[in-house]
Amino acid sequence: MSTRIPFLKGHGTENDFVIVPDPENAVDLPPAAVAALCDRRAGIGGDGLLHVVRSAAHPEAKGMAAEAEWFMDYRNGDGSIAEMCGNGVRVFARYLQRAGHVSEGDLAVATRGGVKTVRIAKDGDVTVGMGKAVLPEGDVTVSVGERSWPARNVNMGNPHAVAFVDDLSHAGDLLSPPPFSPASAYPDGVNVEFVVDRGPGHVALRVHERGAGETRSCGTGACAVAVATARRDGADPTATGTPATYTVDVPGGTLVITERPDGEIEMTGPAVIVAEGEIDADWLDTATRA
Ligand SMILES: N[C@H](CCC[C@H](N)C(=O)O)C(=O)O
Repeated sequence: MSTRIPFLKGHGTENDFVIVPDPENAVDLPPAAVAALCDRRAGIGGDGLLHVVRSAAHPEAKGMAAEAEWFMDYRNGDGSIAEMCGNGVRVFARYLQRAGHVSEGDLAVATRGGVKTVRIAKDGDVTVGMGKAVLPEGDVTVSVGERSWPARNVNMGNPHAVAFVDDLSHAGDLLSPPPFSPASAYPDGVNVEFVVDRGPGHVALRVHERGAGETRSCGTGACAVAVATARRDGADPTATGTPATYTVDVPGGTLVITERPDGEIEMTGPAVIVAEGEIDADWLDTATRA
């Protein structure tokens, strides 16, 4: 009988992930294997994959092992690697709680974007300390069809271009990455968010994610949108000394983002484990070589 590899399926505001628990980093997951697992027809299906590894067992996380026992080895659904995934960290924490590795309360998670603090609340929501945004200088333009918009360049460990639009339908079908200029702005690609206002401290977005396409939610994207909106509204907490909180409606639900005067950003939202099962290792080997 073929070797079986355990997996779970989970989501945060319908940004969904294949979760592969692998404490000793023994499962080989090259990009083709990740893409096969995330394939929504021939595989399990997911916007991305959360490889759950002890930090001490992964060369990219060894240096964080003293601070965070677990490393979120995040991969996009196309197999590419991204520095950070905000919805993913919440689902990762929910898995650790379900597996009995952590209980309610605070924990630290190692990521390629550094160690993130996570708080699992009794009411089920999960809050992540997302760190500080970096806002590189330089004008960026995003286009869809005949329309173009100036976009705010925000880095949350991963790159984002935030465009404020009159109607979310103006983002079009988002079946391909929206063109941006200058091309040099994002040499490794970018996540593009389109934003409309819903009221004071309340916005809604659609997103085309690098390495995944249009998703129902993007945690780092919601943070980038909150940061860009605060600057647009003259409510930059690092200038006003007053925290700025935005409710961000995403197609898959709602996230609440607070940026503090010191620039630290917290994101709160749900995290759900949907199912668990086993991957057939022979299938994965064949799919990886296809
Ligand atoms: N596609 C993103 C990574 C996942 C981000 C998103 N799923 C989130 O919740 O932050 C990138 O390549 O930077």
